[in-house]
Amino acid sequence: MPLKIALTKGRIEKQVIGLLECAGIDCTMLKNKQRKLIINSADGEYCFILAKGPDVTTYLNTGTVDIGIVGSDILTEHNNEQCELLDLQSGKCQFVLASTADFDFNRPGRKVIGTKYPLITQRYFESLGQDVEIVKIEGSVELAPLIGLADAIVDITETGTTLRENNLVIYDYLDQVSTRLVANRMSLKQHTAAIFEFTDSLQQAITTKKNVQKQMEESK
Ligand SMILES: Nc1ncnc2c1ncn2[C@@H]1O[C@H](COP(=O)(O)OP(=O)(O)OP(=O)(O)O)[C@@H](O)[C@H]1O
Ligand SMILES: O=P(O)(O)OC[C@H]1O[C@H](OP(=O)(O)OP(=O)(O)O)[C@H](O)[C@@H]1O
Repeated sequence: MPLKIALTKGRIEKQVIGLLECAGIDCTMLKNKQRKLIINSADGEYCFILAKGPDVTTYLNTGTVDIGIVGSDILTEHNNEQCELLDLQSGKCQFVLASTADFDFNRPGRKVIGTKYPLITQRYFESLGQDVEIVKIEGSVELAPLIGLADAIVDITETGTTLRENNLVIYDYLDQVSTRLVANRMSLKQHTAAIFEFTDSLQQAITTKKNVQKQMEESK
């Protein structure tokens, strides 16, 4: 039986394929998947299931898959109950509080915050002792303060381009985010050797990539 791996499709999938190849896993079928959502590796050892991040946590919690590859933003927002094995050191970005340059955070009154991450936002403002109204948004979160839906946003940023191009500024930095490898607790007991073999090969690939990057920087 192959190990069932739920892989977050989109940005994470693209970055992780490079790492899987570096770990010696043939990803030809994954790269040529077109609209297929379930893909077996050429050696038959792994079955990749392409899903949205929040659904990866659902598959993990229900034991539908053995392993999940998903952003730490999603794991935190969905209260991960499973076993985090490895930080894949990719998909790096950071949560920020942002708004228009003229916004006065000290003004009295209850603020409205737009976000894809209501739980993380609630915890952040609770830690500041502030009561805010949170509006859940599904994407293009940067629109919220621009069109009058919210006073500010809590969202992730990587390069800062989206904020900059929409004239938004950062008021605070929250948690850092990266892609994580997570195992279902029961699967970890049943398939310990296979899961640790997979984890070790990815750890080695991360180290190799880091060394290559370091050598390239030194030779500049
Ligand atoms: N700008 C970014 N830079 C780096 N990593 C990011 C960035 N945005 C998101 N991520 C990471 O990638 C994960 C998946 O994001 P991605 O944008 O591919 O999917 P999504 O948020 O479901 O958006 P879409 O609906 O456009 O597919 C996020 O959960 C986060 O961990
Ligand atoms: O700092 P940057 O490099 O510009 O990246 C930040 C953007 O990336 C994410 O959006 P995504 O591309 O996932 O699109 P979305 O708005 O549909 O969520 C995030 O929500 C920001 O909008």
